[in-house]
Amino acid sequence: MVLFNVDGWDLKTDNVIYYDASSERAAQKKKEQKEKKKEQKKQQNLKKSRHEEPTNKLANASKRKMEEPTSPLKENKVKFAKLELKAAPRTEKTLTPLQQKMMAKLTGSRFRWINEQLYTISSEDALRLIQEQPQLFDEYHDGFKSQVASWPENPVDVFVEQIRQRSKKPINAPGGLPGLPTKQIVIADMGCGEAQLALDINKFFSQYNKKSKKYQQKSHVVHSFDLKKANDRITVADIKHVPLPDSSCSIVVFCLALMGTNFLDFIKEAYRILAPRGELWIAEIKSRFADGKGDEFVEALKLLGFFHKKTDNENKMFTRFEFFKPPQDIIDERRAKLERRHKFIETENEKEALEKKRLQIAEGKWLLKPCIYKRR
Ligand SMILES: C[S@@+](CC[C@H](N)C(=O)[O-])C[C@H]1O[C@@H](n2cnc3c(N)ncnc32)[C@H](O)[C@@H]1O
Repeated sequence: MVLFNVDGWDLKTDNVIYYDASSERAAQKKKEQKEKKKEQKKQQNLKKSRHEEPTNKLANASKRKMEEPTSPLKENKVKFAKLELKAAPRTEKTLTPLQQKMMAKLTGSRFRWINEQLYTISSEDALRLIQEQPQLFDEYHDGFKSQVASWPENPVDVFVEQIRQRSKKPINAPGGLPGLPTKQIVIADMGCGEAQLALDINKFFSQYNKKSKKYQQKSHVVHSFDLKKANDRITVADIKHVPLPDSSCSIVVFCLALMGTNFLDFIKEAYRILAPRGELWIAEIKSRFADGKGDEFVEALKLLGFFHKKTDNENKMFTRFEFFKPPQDIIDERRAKLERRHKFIETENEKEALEKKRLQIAEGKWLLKPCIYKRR
């Protein structure tokens, strides 16, 4: 018998669903859970996008920088105005392996970005950048340390070994370390990073003097300069101008520290603070030399008054150079020789040409290329 037969309605099923209170509750609960999950996901996305914001800023800043025209001096000011990157918070929370991987990537790209900035801005801008955002210095050095750890040799260790070997001979003797007329060894470590060189040299001389007879003991001091006072050994200074008197050092070291676009100003400062016969020690990443060998670099330093002692190309990653500041009698002798060969004017012209070229294009763009670390 047809119970309901309404015109226009045709119920073609035998399965009638009756009202069931428990299934109604279950459906309601399911709906609530779904909404809760949706809300949680929304919150997570919000958090994630907040966290990623500096990376995007960073990527955009880098992109903008690449697109910039490369006009000199004025360009640095423009660039500096764009360095808005805020230091990333250092979170020590426990992270999942995926989060750790992402964090390592982010840290790596921040390191490469800061590194690139330091090689492509002037030393004044670099000092300003680190003074305004000191955290960038720590982030840079975390990345730098992990780069150096992957190299066969740390150049700082090579310099310490030089001190160790040459201290076997008397100060100022052939093959011995250069000292001031008082026989004190005074070292300036320019762009010292965390001043590892001073730490190692102090330790070495303290042990050396303990083992040596009184007349063999050596007096030394290490001045360490960088953009941030990361520890008590460091004095904050732009190495274009350090707070030391003229002729007050016997060794000046630049260990991978010729970073600013105006790095020849650092070399001039080394000349000012070195005593006659004082030595200039430099280590630089091989890939920075436009000519692959560093000959052009050596010639430029000779034009600034240094005499070249040696180039050590043995290391795979960096080249090491030794120069010295000639005393006045050698400068006079050299000048007389050049004049005899009618070459004095020629050399003066070369010096002028170097200064002219620097004014047009900063030396950080042609004499030494920026050191760009690859993504690992
Ligand atoms: C590649 S790190 C090398 C650090 C250290 N010499 C070493 O080998 O471990 C270069 C250092 O030079 C510093 N630096 C760059 N430009 C500088 C400037 N104008 N004045 C002072 N330090 C500078 C950087 O802050 C950085 O610590």
